Amino acid sequence: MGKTLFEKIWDAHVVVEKENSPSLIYIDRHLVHEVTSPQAFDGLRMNNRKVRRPDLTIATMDHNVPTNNRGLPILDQTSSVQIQTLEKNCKDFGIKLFDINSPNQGIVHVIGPQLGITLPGTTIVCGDSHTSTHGAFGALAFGIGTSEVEHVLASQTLWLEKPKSFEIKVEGKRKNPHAVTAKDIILSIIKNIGTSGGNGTVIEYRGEGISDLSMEQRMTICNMSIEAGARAGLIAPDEKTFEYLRGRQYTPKNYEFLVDYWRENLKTDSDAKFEKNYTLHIDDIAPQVSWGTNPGMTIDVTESVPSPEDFAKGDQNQKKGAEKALEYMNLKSGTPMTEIKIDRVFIGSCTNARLEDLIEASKVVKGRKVSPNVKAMIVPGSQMVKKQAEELGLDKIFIDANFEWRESGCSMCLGMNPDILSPGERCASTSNRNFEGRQGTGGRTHLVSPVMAAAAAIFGHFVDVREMDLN
Ligand SMILES: CC(C)[C@H](C(=O)O)[C@@H](O)C(=O)O
Ligand code: SF4
Repeated sequence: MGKTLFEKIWDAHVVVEKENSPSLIYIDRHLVHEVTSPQAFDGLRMNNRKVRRPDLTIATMDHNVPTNNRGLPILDQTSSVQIQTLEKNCKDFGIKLFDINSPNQGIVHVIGPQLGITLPGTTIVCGDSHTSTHGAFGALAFGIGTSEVEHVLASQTLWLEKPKSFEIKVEGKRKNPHAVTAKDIILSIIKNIGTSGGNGTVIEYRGEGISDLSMEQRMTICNMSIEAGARAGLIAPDEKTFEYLRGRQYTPKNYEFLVDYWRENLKTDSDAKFEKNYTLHIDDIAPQVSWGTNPGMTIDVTESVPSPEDFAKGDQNQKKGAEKALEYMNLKSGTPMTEIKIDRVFIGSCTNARLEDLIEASKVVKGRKVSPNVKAMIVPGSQMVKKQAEELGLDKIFIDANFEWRESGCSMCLGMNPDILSPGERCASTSNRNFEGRQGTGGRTHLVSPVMAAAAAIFGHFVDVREMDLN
Protein backbone atom coordinates (compact mmCIF):
# COMPACT_ATOMS: atom_id res chain seq x y z
CA MET A 1 0.00 0.00 0.00
CA GLY A 2 1.15 3.53 -0.77
CA LYS A 3 2.10 6.12 1.81
CA THR A 4 0.72 9.53 2.69
CA LEU A 5 2.98 12.56 2.49
CA PHE A 6 3.00 12.70 6.28
CA GLU A 7 4.16 9.07 6.54
CA LYS A 8 6.91 9.68 4.00
CA ILE A 9 8.32 12.65 5.92
CA TRP A 10 7.92 10.79 9.22
CA ASP A 11 9.72 7.67 7.93
CA ALA A 12 12.56 9.77 6.52
CA HIS A 13 13.18 11.27 9.98
CA VAL A 14 12.81 8.30 12.33
CA VAL A 15 15.97 7.68 14.35
CA VAL A 16 14.53 5.11 16.77
CA GLU A 17 11.19 3.31 16.46
CA LYS A 18 9.72 0.85 18.95
CA GLU A 19 6.31 -0.72 18.90
CA ASN A 20 3.63 1.00 20.98
CA SER A 21 5.91 3.72 22.19
CA PRO A 22 7.02 7.12 20.93
CA SER A 23 9.58 7.35 18.15
CA LEU A 24 12.72 9.44 18.17
CA ILE A 25 12.49 11.91 15.28
CA TYR A 26 15.28 13.96 13.76
CA ILE A 27 14.57 17.69 13.64
CA ASP A 28 15.78 19.76 10.69
CA ARG A 29 14.91 23.22 11.94
CA HIS A 30 14.32 24.59 15.43
CA LEU A 31 12.70 28.01 15.75
CA VAL A 32 12.93 29.78 19.10
CA HIS A 33 11.12 32.74 20.68
CA GLU A 34 11.30 34.54 24.01
CA VAL A 35 8.30 32.97 25.78
CA THR A 36 8.98 29.24 25.75
CA SER A 37 12.78 29.15 25.70
CA PRO A 38 14.15 30.60 29.00
CA GLN A 39 13.73 27.45 31.13
CA ALA A 40 15.03 25.29 28.29
CA PHE A 41 18.31 27.24 28.18
CA ASP A 42 18.49 27.15 31.99
CA GLY A 43 18.14 23.37 31.78
CA LEU A 44 21.09 23.16 29.40
CA ARG A 45 23.21 25.31 31.71
CA MET A 46 22.34 23.21 34.74
CA ASN A 47 23.43 20.04 32.95
CA ASN A 48 26.44 21.63 31.35
CA ARG A 49 25.16 20.95 27.84
CA LYS A 50 25.62 22.82 24.59
CA VAL A 51 23.18 23.39 21.77
CA ARG A 52 23.89 20.48 19.44
CA ARG A 53 23.16 22.28 16.16
CA PRO A 54 23.19 26.06 16.61
CA ASP A 55 23.32 26.28 12.80
CA LEU A 56 19.85 24.70 12.60
CA THR A 57 18.42 26.86 15.39
CA ILE A 58 17.08 30.35 14.77
CA ALA A 59 15.53 32.82 17.21
CA THR A 60 13.32 35.88 16.96
CA MET A 61 11.43 38.00 19.48
CA ASP A 62 7.77 38.46 18.74
CA HIS A 63 5.34 37.93 21.66
CA ASN A 64 6.63 40.54 24.08
CA VAL A 65 7.91 43.23 21.75
CA PRO A 66 6.14 46.58 21.77
CA THR A 67 4.79 47.59 18.36
CA ASN A 68 5.30 51.32 18.75
CA ASN A 69 8.17 53.48 19.93
CA ARG A 70 10.82 50.82 19.39
CA GLY A 71 13.49 53.33 20.31
CA LEU A 72 12.31 53.68 23.92
CA PRO A 73 13.23 51.35 26.78
CA ILE A 74 10.59 48.64 27.30
CA LEU A 75 8.60 49.71 30.35
CA ASP A 76 6.79 46.43 30.98
CA GLN A 77 9.03 44.53 33.38
CA THR A 78 8.15 40.97 32.29
CA SER A 79 8.54 41.79 28.60
CA SER A 80 11.83 43.51 29.16
CA VAL A 81 13.21 40.53 31.10
CA GLN A 82 12.01 38.01 28.47
CA ILE A 83 13.70 39.96 25.71
CA GLN A 84 16.99 40.46 27.52
CA THR A 85 17.01 36.79 28.51
CA LEU A 86 16.62 35.66 24.91
CA GLU A 87 19.45 37.98 23.85
CA LYS A 88 21.74 36.54 26.51
CA ASN A 89 20.80 32.94 25.77
CA CYS A 90 21.38 33.32 22.05
CA LYS A 91 24.74 34.97 22.68
CA ASP A 92 25.86 32.34 25.21
CA PHE A 93 24.80 29.39 23.04
CA GLY A 94 25.82 30.76 19.62
CA ILE A 95 22.34 31.01 18.12
CA LYS A 96 21.40 33.46 15.40
CA LEU A 97 18.84 35.95 16.75
CA PHE A 98 16.71 38.44 14.86
CA ASP A 99 16.41 41.03 17.60
CA ILE A 100 14.10 43.99 17.93
CA ASN A 101 16.25 46.10 15.58
CA SER A 102 16.80 43.46 12.91
CA PRO A 103 15.23 43.89 9.46
CA ASN A 104 14.41 40.17 9.69
CA GLN A 105 12.50 40.45 13.01
CA GLY A 106 8.90 39.34 13.03
CA ILE A 107 6.46 36.69 14.18
CA VAL A 108 8.31 33.40 14.11
CA HIS A 109 5.81 31.78 11.72
CA VAL A 110 5.96 34.71 9.34
CA ILE A 111 9.74 34.97 9.11
CA GLY A 112 10.52 31.23 8.67
CA PRO A 113 8.98 30.96 5.18
CA GLN A 114 9.92 34.50 4.23
CA LEU A 115 13.61 33.87 4.82
CA GLY A 116 13.61 30.43 3.16
CA ILE A 117 14.28 28.67 6.48
CA THR A 118 11.06 26.66 6.10
CA LEU A 119 11.57 23.99 3.44
CA PRO A 120 9.45 21.16 2.00
CA GLY A 121 9.96 17.68 3.41
CA THR A 122 11.69 18.91 6.56
CA THR A 123 10.74 18.54 10.22
CA ILE A 124 10.35 21.88 11.98
CA VAL A 125 9.61 22.50 15.64
CA CYS A 126 9.10 25.57 17.78
CA GLY A 127 7.84 26.06 21.32
CA ASP A 128 4.66 27.47 19.88
CA SER A 129 1.39 25.84 18.90
CA HIS A 130 1.02 27.66 15.58
CA THR A 131 4.16 26.05 14.20
CA SER A 132 1.64 24.15 12.07
CA THR A 133 1.77 27.22 9.76
CA HIS A 134 4.98 25.92 8.14
CA GLY A 135 3.09 22.83 6.97
CA ALA A 136 1.87 24.95 4.05
CA PHE A 137 5.26 24.20 2.45
CA GLY A 138 4.96 20.44 2.86
CA ALA A 139 7.03 20.46 6.06
CA LEU A 140 6.08 18.38 9.09
CA ALA A 141 5.88 21.18 11.63
CA PHE A 142 4.96 20.70 15.29
CA GLY A 143 4.46 22.95 18.27
CA ILE A 144 6.32 21.67 21.33
CA GLY A 145 6.50 22.42 25.06
CA THR A 146 9.43 23.96 26.92
CA SER A 147 10.91 20.64 28.15
CA GLU A 148 10.86 19.43 24.55
CA VAL A 149 12.53 22.66 23.46
CA GLU A 150 15.37 21.74 25.82
CA HIS A 151 15.51 18.20 24.38
CA VAL A 152 15.73 19.50 20.82
CA LEU A 153 18.34 22.11 21.75
CA ALA A 154 20.47 19.40 23.35
CA SER A 155 19.99 16.58 20.83
CA GLN A 156 18.34 17.90 17.65
CA THR A 157 15.80 15.10 18.11
CA LEU A 158 12.38 14.71 19.69
CA TRP A 159 10.34 11.80 21.10
CA LEU A 160 6.97 11.80 19.38
CA GLU A 161 3.90 9.61 19.46
CA LYS A 162 3.04 8.93 15.82
CA PRO A 163 -0.13 10.88 14.95
CA LYS A 164 -2.85 9.47 12.71
CA SER A 165 -3.39 10.83 9.20
CA PHE A 166 -6.45 12.93 8.38
CA GLU A 167 -7.38 13.96 4.84
CA ILE A 168 -9.37 17.17 4.50
CA LYS A 169 -10.47 17.73 0.93
CA VAL A 170 -11.51 21.22 -0.12
CA GLU A 171 -13.51 20.95 -3.32
CA GLY A 172 -14.97 23.54 -5.69
CA LYS A 173 -14.29 27.16 -6.51
CA ARG A 174 -15.19 30.30 -4.60
CA LYS A 175 -17.28 32.70 -6.66
CA ASN A 176 -15.64 35.76 -5.14
CA PRO A 177 -12.15 34.84 -3.93
CA HIS A 178 -11.44 38.38 -2.69
CA ALA A 179 -14.41 38.30 -0.33
CA VAL A 180 -14.35 34.62 0.65
CA THR A 181 -10.81 33.91 1.76
CA ALA A 182 -8.58 31.16 3.12
CA LYS A 183 -9.60 32.32 6.60
CA ASP A 184 -13.24 31.60 5.75
CA ILE A 185 -12.30 28.13 4.48
CA ILE A 186 -10.43 27.17 7.66
CA LEU A 187 -13.08 28.71 9.95
CA SER A 188 -15.73 26.71 8.04
CA ILE A 189 -13.72 23.53 8.49
CA ILE A 190 -13.33 24.10 12.24
CA LYS A 191 -16.99 25.03 12.59
CA ASN A 192 -17.92 21.72 10.93
CA ILE A 193 -15.43 19.25 12.44
CA GLY A 194 -15.20 21.01 15.83
CA THR A 195 -12.24 22.11 17.90
CA SER A 196 -11.40 18.50 18.71
CA GLY A 197 -12.17 17.11 15.24
CA GLY A 198 -8.49 16.82 14.41
CA ASN A 199 -7.29 15.46 17.78
CA GLY A 200 -4.24 13.24 17.49
CA THR A 201 -3.89 13.68 13.74
CA VAL A 202 -1.78 15.34 11.10
CA ILE A 203 -4.15 16.90 8.58
CA GLU A 204 -3.26 16.92 4.91
CA TYR A 205 -5.32 19.55 3.05
CA ARG A 206 -5.99 18.53 -0.52
CA GLY A 207 -8.19 19.29 -3.48
CA GLU A 208 -8.78 22.09 -5.95
CA GLY A 209 -9.83 24.53 -3.23
CA ILE A 210 -6.34 24.19 -1.73
CA SER A 211 -4.18 24.08 -4.86
CA ASP A 212 -5.95 27.26 -6.04
CA LEU A 213 -4.65 29.14 -2.98
CA SER A 214 -1.47 31.21 -2.94
CA MET A 215 1.29 30.24 -0.51
CA GLU A 216 0.31 32.96 1.93
CA GLN A 217 -3.30 31.78 1.90
CA ARG A 218 -2.18 28.18 2.43
CA MET A 219 -0.30 29.34 5.52
CA THR A 220 -3.55 30.74 6.95
CA ILE A 221 -5.13 27.31 6.52
CA CYS A 222 -2.27 25.34 8.10
CA ASN A 223 -1.87 27.93 10.86
CA MET A 224 -5.30 27.14 12.29
CA SER A 225 -4.99 23.32 12.12
CA ILE A 226 -4.16 23.46 15.78
CA GLU A 227 -7.52 25.13 16.49
CA ALA A 228 -9.15 21.97 15.13
CA GLY A 229 -7.12 19.98 17.65
CA ALA A 230 -4.60 18.59 15.14
CA ARG A 231 -0.90 18.10 15.90
CA ALA A 232 0.00 19.56 12.53
CA GLY A 233 -1.41 20.44 9.12
CA LEU A 234 0.30 20.14 5.78
CA ILE A 235 -0.12 20.70 2.07
CA ALA A 236 1.90 18.90 -0.59
CA PRO A 237 4.37 21.27 -2.24
CA ASP A 238 3.79 22.28 -5.87
CA GLU A 239 5.23 24.76 -8.36
CA LYS A 240 3.79 27.68 -6.32
CA THR A 241 5.71 26.43 -3.29
CA PHE A 242 8.99 26.08 -5.17
CA GLU A 243 8.60 29.50 -6.74
CA TYR A 244 7.81 31.17 -3.39
CA LEU A 245 11.01 29.91 -1.77
CA ARG A 246 13.34 30.39 -4.73
CA GLY A 247 16.11 32.94 -4.08
CA ARG A 248 15.22 33.78 -0.48
CA GLN A 249 17.92 34.72 2.02
CA TYR A 250 18.45 31.24 3.52
CA THR A 251 17.27 29.09 0.62
CA PRO A 252 19.96 26.39 0.14
CA LYS A 253 22.51 26.76 -2.67
CA ASN A 254 21.54 23.44 -4.28
CA TYR A 255 17.91 24.57 -4.46
CA GLU A 256 17.08 23.35 -7.98
CA PHE A 257 18.45 19.91 -7.16
CA LEU A 258 16.20 19.80 -4.09
CA VAL A 259 13.19 20.97 -6.11
CA ASP A 260 13.64 18.03 -8.51
CA TYR A 261 13.66 15.66 -5.55
CA TRP A 262 10.67 17.30 -3.83
CA ARG A 263 8.63 17.34 -7.05
CA GLU A 264 9.10 13.58 -7.43
CA ASN A 265 8.75 12.49 -3.82
CA LEU A 266 6.72 14.86 -1.69
CA LYS A 267 3.19 13.71 -2.41
CA THR A 268 0.69 11.21 -1.12
CA ASP A 269 0.60 8.04 -3.22
CA SER A 270 -2.66 7.46 -5.07
CA ASP A 271 -3.26 4.17 -3.22
CA ALA A 272 -2.42 5.54 0.24
CA LYS A 273 -5.13 5.40 2.90
CA PHE A 274 -5.89 8.09 5.46
CA GLU A 275 -7.25 7.09 8.84
CA LYS A 276 -9.84 9.87 8.74
CA ASN A 277 -11.49 11.91 5.96
CA TYR A 278 -13.62 15.02 5.63
CA THR A 279 -14.68 17.05 2.57
CA LEU A 280 -15.72 20.71 2.43
CA HIS A 281 -17.39 22.15 -0.70
CA ILE A 282 -16.58 25.82 -1.02
CA ASP A 283 -18.59 27.00 -4.06
CA ASP A 284 -21.16 28.74 -1.89
CA ILE A 285 -19.48 29.42 1.44
CA ALA A 286 -19.95 32.86 2.99
CA PRO A 287 -17.51 35.07 4.92
CA GLN A 288 -17.29 33.72 8.47
CA VAL A 289 -17.46 35.46 11.86
CA SER A 290 -16.96 33.79 15.22
CA TRP A 291 -19.64 34.62 17.80
CA GLY A 292 -18.34 32.66 20.80
CA THR A 293 -15.24 31.83 22.79
CA ASN A 294 -13.61 29.16 20.67
CA PRO A 295 -12.90 29.14 16.93
CA GLY A 296 -15.55 26.45 16.33
CA MET A 297 -18.25 28.87 17.50
CA THR A 298 -18.46 30.47 14.10
CA ILE A 299 -21.28 31.29 11.67
CA ASP A 300 -21.84 32.90 8.28
CA VAL A 301 -21.93 36.71 8.40
CA THR A 302 -25.46 36.46 6.95
CA GLU A 303 -26.68 34.46 9.98
CA SER A 304 -27.88 35.58 13.41
CA VAL A 305 -26.36 34.89 16.80
CA PRO A 306 -27.42 31.32 17.68
CA SER A 307 -29.47 30.31 20.68
CA PRO A 308 -28.27 27.75 23.26
CA GLU A 309 -31.36 25.76 22.21
CA ASP A 310 -29.76 25.25 18.78
CA PHE A 311 -27.21 23.09 20.58
CA ALA A 312 -29.68 21.24 22.79
CA LYS A 313 -29.69 18.27 20.41
CA GLY A 314 -25.97 17.85 20.97
CA ASP A 315 -24.82 17.07 24.48
CA GLN A 316 -25.85 19.30 27.38
CA ASN A 317 -22.30 20.55 27.70
CA GLN A 318 -22.54 22.15 24.29
CA LYS A 319 -25.69 23.98 25.31
CA LYS A 320 -24.08 25.15 28.55
CA GLY A 321 -20.96 26.18 26.63
CA ALA A 322 -23.05 28.28 24.26
CA GLU A 323 -24.87 29.96 27.17
CA LYS A 324 -21.60 30.82 28.84
CA ALA A 325 -20.06 32.08 25.59
CA LEU A 326 -23.05 34.30 24.82
CA GLU A 327 -22.86 35.77 28.28
CA TYR A 328 -19.14 36.47 28.04
CA MET A 329 -19.55 37.94 24.57
CA ASN A 330 -22.59 39.94 25.71
CA LEU A 331 -24.61 38.83 22.70
CA LYS A 332 -28.34 38.21 22.36
CA SER A 333 -29.56 35.19 20.41
CA GLY A 334 -31.25 36.16 17.18
CA THR A 335 -29.25 39.37 16.60
CA PRO A 336 -28.11 39.49 12.97
CA MET A 337 -24.28 39.36 12.88
CA THR A 338 -24.30 42.45 10.65
CA GLU A 339 -25.90 44.47 13.47
CA ILE A 340 -23.12 43.79 15.95
CA LYS A 341 -21.15 46.95 16.59
CA ILE A 342 -17.44 46.78 17.28
CA ASP A 343 -15.02 49.01 19.19
CA ARG A 344 -11.64 47.80 17.92
CA VAL A 345 -10.11 46.22 14.83
CA PHE A 346 -6.88 44.25 14.83
CA ILE A 347 -5.35 43.22 11.53
CA GLY A 348 -2.30 41.20 12.48
CA SER A 349 -0.96 37.86 13.80
CA CYS A 350 0.70 34.80 12.26
CA THR A 351 -2.66 33.87 10.71
CA ASN A 352 -3.24 36.99 8.65
CA ALA A 353 -0.50 39.63 8.69
CA ARG A 354 1.38 38.83 5.52
CA LEU A 355 1.76 41.13 2.53
CA GLU A 356 -1.19 39.65 0.66
CA ASP A 357 -3.46 40.06 3.69
CA LEU A 358 -2.55 43.73 3.88
CA ILE A 359 -3.01 44.23 0.13
CA GLU A 360 -6.49 42.69 0.30
CA ALA A 361 -7.47 44.75 3.37
CA SER A 362 -6.20 47.94 1.71
CA LYS A 363 -8.67 47.46 -1.17
CA VAL A 364 -11.52 47.77 1.32
CA VAL A 365 -9.98 50.75 3.08
CA LYS A 366 -8.76 52.84 0.12
CA GLY A 367 -10.48 56.22 -0.01
CA ARG A 368 -12.60 55.53 3.08
CA LYS A 369 -12.34 56.39 6.78
CA VAL A 370 -12.47 54.25 9.90
CA SER A 371 -15.81 54.68 11.66
CA PRO A 372 -15.51 57.39 14.36
CA ASN A 373 -16.50 54.83 17.04
CA VAL A 374 -13.73 52.38 16.16
CA LYS A 375 -10.01 52.23 16.97
CA ALA A 376 -8.21 50.19 14.32
CA MET A 377 -4.64 49.01 13.92
CA ILE A 378 -2.52 47.19 11.38
CA VAL A 379 0.40 45.18 12.72
CA PRO A 380 2.49 43.68 9.92
CA GLY A 381 3.72 40.14 10.64
CA SER A 382 7.36 41.05 10.15
CA GLN A 383 9.64 43.98 9.42
CA MET A 384 9.99 42.65 5.89
CA VAL A 385 6.21 42.64 5.39
CA LYS A 386 6.11 46.18 6.76
CA LYS A 387 8.81 47.34 4.37
CA GLN A 388 7.22 45.69 1.34
CA ALA A 389 3.82 47.13 2.25
CA GLU A 390 5.35 50.60 2.57
CA GLU A 391 7.00 50.22 -0.83
CA LEU A 392 3.50 49.63 -2.22
CA GLY A 393 2.13 52.69 -0.39
CA LEU A 394 -0.22 50.60 1.76
CA ASP A 395 0.81 52.40 4.94
CA LYS A 396 -0.45 55.62 3.43
CA ILE A 397 -3.83 54.10 2.53
CA PHE A 398 -4.28 52.83 6.09
CA ILE A 399 -2.98 55.93 7.83
CA ASP A 400 -5.16 58.21 5.65
CA ALA A 401 -8.16 56.16 6.78
CA ASN A 402 -7.13 56.61 10.47
CA PHE A 403 -5.70 53.14 11.08
CA GLU A 404 -2.61 52.94 13.29
CA TRP A 405 0.37 51.55 11.38
CA ARG A 406 2.63 49.60 13.76
CA GLU A 407 5.93 47.70 14.01
CA SER A 408 5.85 43.91 13.70
CA GLY A 409 5.06 41.44 16.49
CA CYS A 410 2.29 39.28 17.96
CA SER A 411 0.69 42.44 19.34
CA MET A 412 -3.01 42.19 20.16
CA CYS A 413 -3.26 38.53 19.15
CA LEU A 414 -2.65 37.82 22.82
CA GLY A 415 -2.28 39.99 25.88
CA MET A 416 1.48 39.64 26.41
CA ASN A 417 2.48 43.17 25.44
CA PRO A 418 0.98 46.67 25.72
CA ASP A 419 -1.53 46.09 22.86
CA ILE A 420 -4.62 44.85 24.71
CA LEU A 421 -8.38 45.33 24.75
CA SER A 422 -10.00 47.04 27.71
CA PRO A 423 -12.61 45.02 29.61
CA GLY A 424 -15.85 44.81 27.62
CA GLU A 425 -14.34 46.01 24.34
CA ARG A 426 -15.43 44.13 21.22
CA CYS A 427 -12.83 43.49 18.54
CA ALA A 428 -12.91 42.24 14.95
CA SER A 429 -9.60 40.37 14.80
CA THR A 430 -7.73 38.51 12.08
CA SER A 431 -6.00 36.30 14.66
CA ASN A 432 -6.76 32.66 15.42
CA ARG A 433 -8.03 32.42 19.00
CA ASN A 434 -11.10 33.99 20.59
CA PHE A 435 -10.75 32.47 24.06
CA GLU A 436 -11.97 34.44 27.08
CA GLY A 437 -9.48 37.19 27.87
CA ARG A 438 -7.20 36.28 24.98
CA GLN A 439 -6.78 39.89 23.82
CA GLY A 440 -6.98 41.35 27.32
CA THR A 441 -9.07 40.63 30.41
CA GLY A 442 -12.77 40.96 29.64
CA GLY A 443 -12.07 41.66 25.92
CA ARG A 444 -14.39 40.14 23.32
CA THR A 445 -12.88 38.73 20.14
CA HIS A 446 -14.59 37.97 16.83
CA LEU A 447 -12.38 36.06 14.39
CA VAL A 448 -12.62 37.20 10.78
CA SER A 449 -10.57 37.55 7.60
CA PRO A 450 -8.53 40.70 6.83
CA VAL A 451 -11.15 42.03 4.38
CA MET A 452 -13.95 41.41 6.88
CA ALA A 453 -11.93 43.16 9.62
CA ALA A 454 -11.18 46.11 7.34
CA ALA A 455 -14.85 46.45 6.38
CA ALA A 456 -15.91 46.25 10.04
CA ALA A 457 -13.49 49.10 10.79
CA ILE A 458 -15.04 51.29 8.10
CA PHE A 459 -18.69 50.59 8.89
CA GLY A 460 -18.41 50.11 12.66
CA HIS A 461 -20.20 46.75 12.46
CA PHE A 462 -19.82 43.48 10.55
CA VAL A 463 -20.76 43.56 6.87
CA ASP A 464 -20.93 40.93 4.15
CA VAL A 465 -17.89 41.88 2.07
CA ARG A 466 -19.35 40.06 -0.94
CA GLU A 467 -21.48 43.18 -1.34
CA MET A 468 -18.40 45.38 -1.80
CA ASP A 469 -16.34 45.83 -4.95
CA LEU A 470 -12.97 44.33 -4.01
CA ASN A 471 -11.26 43.88 -7.35
C1 LIG B 1 3.09 31.95 23.91
C2 LIG B 1 2.96 30.71 23.09
C3 LIG B 1 3.45 29.55 23.88
C4 LIG B 1 1.55 30.51 22.54
C5 LIG B 1 1.38 29.26 21.69
O1 LIG B 1 1.98 28.23 21.90
O2 LIG B 1 0.62 29.26 20.78
C6 LIG B 1 1.10 31.72 21.73
O3 LIG B 1 1.86 31.90 20.58
C7 LIG B 1 -0.35 31.61 21.38
O4 LIG B 1 -0.70 31.84 20.22
O5 LIG B 1 -1.15 31.32 22.28
S1 SF4 C 1 0.70 35.91 16.45
FE1 SF4 C 1 -0.63 35.06 18.01
S2 SF4 C 1 -0.95 32.95 17.45
FE2 SF4 C 1 0.80 33.68 16.31
S3 SF4 C 1 2.55 33.09 17.55
FE3 SF4 C 1 1.99 35.19 18.12
S4 SF4 C 1 0.61 34.96 19.85
FE4 SF4 C 1 0.75 32.95 18.89
